[in-house]
Amino acid sequence: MSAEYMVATYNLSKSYNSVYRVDTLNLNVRQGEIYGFLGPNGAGKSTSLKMLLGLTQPSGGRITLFGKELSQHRISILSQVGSLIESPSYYGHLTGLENMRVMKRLRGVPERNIREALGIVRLEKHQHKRVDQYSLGMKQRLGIAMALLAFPRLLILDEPTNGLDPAGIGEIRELIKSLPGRYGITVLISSHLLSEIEQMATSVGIIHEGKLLFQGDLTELQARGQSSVSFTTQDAASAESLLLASGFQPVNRQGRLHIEGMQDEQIAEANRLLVSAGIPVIRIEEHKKSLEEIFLDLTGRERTL
Ligand SMILES: Nc1ncnc2c1ncn2[C@@H]1O[C@H](COP(=O)(O)OP(=O)(O)OP(=O)(O)O)[C@@H](O)[C@H]1O
Repeated sequence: MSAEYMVATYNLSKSYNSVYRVDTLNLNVRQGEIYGFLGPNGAGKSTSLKMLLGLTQPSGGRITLFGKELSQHRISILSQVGSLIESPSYYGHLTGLENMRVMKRLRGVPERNIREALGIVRLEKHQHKRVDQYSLGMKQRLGIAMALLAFPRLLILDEPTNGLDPAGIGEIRELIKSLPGRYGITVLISSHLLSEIEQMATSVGIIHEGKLLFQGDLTELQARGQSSVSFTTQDAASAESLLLASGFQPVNRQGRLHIEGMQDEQIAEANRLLVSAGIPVIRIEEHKKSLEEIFLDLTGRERTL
């Protein structure tokens, strides 16, 4: 039924003290995607991802991974999932390589996986250094290497670039982008930054106050943003009353009258009305919303997004 999806949730919900922090979520992640799970702080991203990993019990709804019910096939499913949730766990007094060996024994994978995973995150040169001497970015990359160690079918990353500088963010972005093509790994990654997701995701899900507000690709989202048309006239006040009286809904912004979602005929009609009332029209302009504005509209103008 859901075999086409690597991850599918059905009305997935989680409440704490009877407040729903994840509310009837229906996520669909297809094979080979980089799915960006986007939302402001506190939107419910971590809680959702923890449920996918069996770390938190849902209050309602179901989860399938690889088309199988998580509640019934937990062990076999989770052996094919790699994850990095919150900060990576490691032994600071051990080297990067030693940490990888600990993980290798836990995961029961061959030694060569260590070399390969350290190569992907470009940590080979630092593998003999103690992890408590790593920079934040190196620790984060080690966390990703650990998550990759068993070369999972699905990689779940919760805000993996939090706290990194732009160069570190760029590096992680490039390595994540290479995973579906090179290793066939599907990636589900959360972030509160549109700019980050925009540059790597093939699909996005936008969550706000526990609810999924949009799911699809970015071009679809862009198409959703209604453009507005503005009229600049020599008499904004009279133009506004005339347009209002004719059934338009202009918004006066610094003397320019903006009207949303207008068809071509309506633009011509508004123009004709103004001109025939003796109000000279100086300029008619179209304003397309940027992706950023569309996100801000969706999430109630949260500053973090
Ligand atoms: N164990 C818990 N008990 C009570 N409330 C919780 C618990 N875990 C999370 N919450 C609440 O659920 C909401 C969603 O938190 P969550 O960590 O999932 O958000 P998020 O989108 O990952 O945001 P952030 O990026 O800030 O972590 C928040 O209001 C948080 O306070």
